[in-house]
Amino acid sequence: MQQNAFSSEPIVSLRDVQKSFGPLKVLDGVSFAVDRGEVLAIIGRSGSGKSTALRCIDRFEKVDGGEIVVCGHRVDRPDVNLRALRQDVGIVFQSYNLFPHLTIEQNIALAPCAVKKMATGQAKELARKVLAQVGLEEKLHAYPEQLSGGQQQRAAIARSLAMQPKVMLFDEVTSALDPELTGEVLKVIEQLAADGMTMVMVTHEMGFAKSIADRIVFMHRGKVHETGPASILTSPTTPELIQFVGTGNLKS
Ligand SMILES: Nc1ncnc2c1ncn2[C@@H]1O[C@H](COP(=O)(O)OP(=O)(O)OP(=O)(O)O)[C@@H](O)[C@H]1O
Repeated sequence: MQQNAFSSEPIVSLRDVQKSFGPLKVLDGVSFAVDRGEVLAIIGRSGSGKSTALRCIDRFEKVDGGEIVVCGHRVDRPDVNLRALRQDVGIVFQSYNLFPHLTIEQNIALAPCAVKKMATGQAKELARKVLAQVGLEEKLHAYPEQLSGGQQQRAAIARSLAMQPKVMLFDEVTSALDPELTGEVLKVIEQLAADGMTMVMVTHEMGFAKSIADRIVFMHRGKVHETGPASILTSPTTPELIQFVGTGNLKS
């Protein structure tokens, strides 16, 4: 298990976070926390602010108000050390964003060499290790276009893991995949959870959220509307969550 100076503090904490895009209030007092080794799933209707909340954690979006602390970094402050923050936080998006002209090994070794100044040999060794973790060791020298969508997404996860993050963020990572490729990516995330990785995921895969998440945050119109253990998906209490899980979102 990884150590840091804030081991008794949550790894991620949002307090009363506010965010607007022009006149549109997208986050209206969002608060939640994620402890070390915890898996938190953010669910909710399209447009409820899930991705924005996730993007604020890694400061892809600046907040208008409230407090965000991630691995000890005050993300809401203008003087946050972005380089240090991004070393602690791995983020994987729906689109894989692998460089098409680089092999999978080169894609993975790039950031450890450029950001962490790791020696090439060591970075290659690391690439092999993280690819083995996602079951793709044999694709080391392949180019992204030679991989299926599911394999590319697993390579993108491996690339994040190579930076040895303290927390991983997943933003609807299976949404662009055909159903038959979704399972292989979810399996990798499941294994990471079993290995104790702290994770925050925005997902539409309700069955998966139910099986893997320690806690669920249900967002509705920019607010955390209901939160609790995964069991809230089987016994929701608010009409909004009842309606949400009752509209075919809950697969199992
Ligand atoms: N950069 C932006 N500029 C303007 N509006 C934005 C921007 N990003 C998001 N929004 C708007 O903010 C609202 C919340 O978007 P967000 O992507 O956080 O929702 P979401 O719950 O993740 O939705 P989905 O499940 O469809 O991805 C939406 O109305 C969206 O159009």
